[in-house]
Amino acid sequence: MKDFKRTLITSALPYANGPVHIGHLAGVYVPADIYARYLRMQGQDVLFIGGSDEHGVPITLKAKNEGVTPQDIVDKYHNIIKKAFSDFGISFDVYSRTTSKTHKETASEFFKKLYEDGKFVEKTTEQYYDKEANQFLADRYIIGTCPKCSNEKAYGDQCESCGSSLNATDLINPKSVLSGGDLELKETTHWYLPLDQYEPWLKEWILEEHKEWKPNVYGQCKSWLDGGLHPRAVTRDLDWGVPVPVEGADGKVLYVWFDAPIGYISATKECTPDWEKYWKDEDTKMVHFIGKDNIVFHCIIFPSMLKAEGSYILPENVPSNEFLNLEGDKISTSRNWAVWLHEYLEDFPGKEDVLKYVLTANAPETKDNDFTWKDFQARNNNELVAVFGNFVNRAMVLTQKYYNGVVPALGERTDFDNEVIGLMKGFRAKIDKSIENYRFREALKEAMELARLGNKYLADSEPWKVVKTDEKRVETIMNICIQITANLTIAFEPFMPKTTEKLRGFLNISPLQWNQLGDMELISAGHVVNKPELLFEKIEDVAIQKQVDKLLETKKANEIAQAEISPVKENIQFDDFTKMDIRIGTIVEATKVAKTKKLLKLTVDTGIDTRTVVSGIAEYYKPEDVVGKQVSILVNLAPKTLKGIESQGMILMAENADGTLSFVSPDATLKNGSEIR
Ligand SMILES: Nc1ncnc2c1ncn2[C@@H]1O[C@H](COP(=O)(O)OP(=O)(O)OP(=O)(O)O)[C@@H](O)[C@H]1O
Ligand SMILES: [Zn+2]
Repeated sequence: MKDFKRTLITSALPYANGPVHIGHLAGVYVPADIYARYLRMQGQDVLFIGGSDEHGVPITLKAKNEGVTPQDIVDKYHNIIKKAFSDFGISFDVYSRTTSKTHKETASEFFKKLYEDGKFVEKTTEQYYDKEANQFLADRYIIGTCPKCSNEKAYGDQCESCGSSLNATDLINPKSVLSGGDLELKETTHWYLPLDQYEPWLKEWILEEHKEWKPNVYGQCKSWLDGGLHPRAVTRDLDWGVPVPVEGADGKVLYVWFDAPIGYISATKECTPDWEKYWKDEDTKMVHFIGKDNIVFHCIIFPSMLKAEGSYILPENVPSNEFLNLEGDKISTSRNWAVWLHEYLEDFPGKEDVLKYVLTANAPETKDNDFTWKDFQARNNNELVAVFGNFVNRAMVLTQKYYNGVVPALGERTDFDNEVIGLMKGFRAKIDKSIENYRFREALKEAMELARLGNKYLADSEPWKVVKTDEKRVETIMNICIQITANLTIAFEPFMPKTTEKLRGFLNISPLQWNQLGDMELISAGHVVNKPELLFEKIEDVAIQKQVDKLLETKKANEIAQAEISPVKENIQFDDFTKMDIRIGTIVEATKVAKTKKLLKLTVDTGIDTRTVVSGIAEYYKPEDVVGKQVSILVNLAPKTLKGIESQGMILMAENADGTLSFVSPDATLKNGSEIR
């Protein structure tokens, strides 16, 4: 393996049309952060780049729907996203945005260079135009049926159902998202990156020279390359984006996927005047952290852009993750099916590291994975509290109890001590190997094994028993426990930096270096440690139930929003309607009908009489809640006996899409017997 002098870590630019959720963290930002922290702890030269992606059609559409400007939208979400990352301790060296001045200049210059070097193909083609909205329909401005999988909601640039990349003119039954009106085809000129010309080179570079890339990444690249590449338009007829810096290109901007990855370069420029060292020196190792929907852009399109430009290095690796789902369903911003980071922090303040731990332990590294609240609770209670926290707490408390916090000396060691010390020395190589191969779950599992070993050492050595007979022996046991605890501050630092900071506070030590991991003389005898608090706390069932209930509510709201409205019934005459005698009445008494789930026996004052009605509403209304309520009642319905009770009429109920029932009541109190007509 090549020895690099420095590492440039980029993480996908989150799209600024919504806040960030657990899928973002698990897929991209937590692994990138672990990698950055791990390298920094070794004293390596690292830059970790992030920023918001603020161009593109979804943002203009959202702005239009909300009656604000695109700039308003991106300002709002950029700040929410930036804060969430900072709260979660994602240690970017810079977190920028693609509406920055530096970015506009950088993207513009990049395009110009390719344009002047003749790297683009200029083509005039017919594209869909919305006469009513007076604009061309690019990307998400147009939807239609996917020619490959028949999904009726495919976009002009992509089908989210089958993952195909499309041209708007490929869509069957295309419709404008803006007006729904007629479309016409109109000529327009754009610039294309001729990816087909890069195909032989890409095949060599990826398929031959980067066989070590993760199978999911390599496999996706291979399937794109096997399918054959085509020229791809890198400009659009839109007014939100980086203007195309070519004469006569008024009203045209760079395609968002052309400008977004250049955002990594602009952000680096904002971070250091030495930016070229990170982007143009072969001794720099560039690594892109992304989720699987971004693979083609980072492995095929952006490298082709960099290659065309000529002076940039290419990524050494693109460790893309697959997707994290939530309780069995795809995470979705538009359906509000997500655990939002800012909301998590409201409900679990101070527990950033718990979430990061769970998301890493369960990361979608090789396949899509599911986040469930039960698993979150179990990992917190059974792993963080019962193993890591328990060991640290016992080690710290016993050191206080026996020695007032003064670390005792290491005396004569038993075979068991030597065995444990030997195992401790072995951890670093294993964790190194996992992290260097982007296997962060495995690395975290190893770190946890270290805590398990501590727990086992303490449980098997039983200092609380030995102390009665052999005080010297206990000094050695406790010294070893303190050394293991100090090692935990190193092993967990890349994964749970807030926790390790707290732990260093207990131990009263400064941050240690990665290469000290395995050292069993980190803390000298005589050093005074502090009184500990609890490192983790148990998460109770009620807290989990609250989250599950919140998701159930979202699910219900989505079902209602998506429910189909039943079609209108056949026409009737007014006479048909007047046959029904519907009155306002007041419920004066209500009791549950014995041995039934659904039925209430109601006594209703109809103004005409007081009568009994049996109504199937018991699942939605309690008897005591309906007494006194004015309702609509059909009074001339032929009586019917239900469960031995004669029901004289019917209370009108409206049924919501989720099946819940609601009375049809007047909005002012009326005289009982008033007619509905
Ligand atoms: N559920 C998820 N699991 C793993 N990675 C994800 C998930 N959601 C988003 N990502 C990754 O996070 C990065 C930033 O995502 P981005 O903001 O572009 O969202 P997106 O994928 O377009 O989602 P959305 O449709 O919600 O906007 C991308 O690399 C994306 O692949
Ligand atoms: Zn499709």
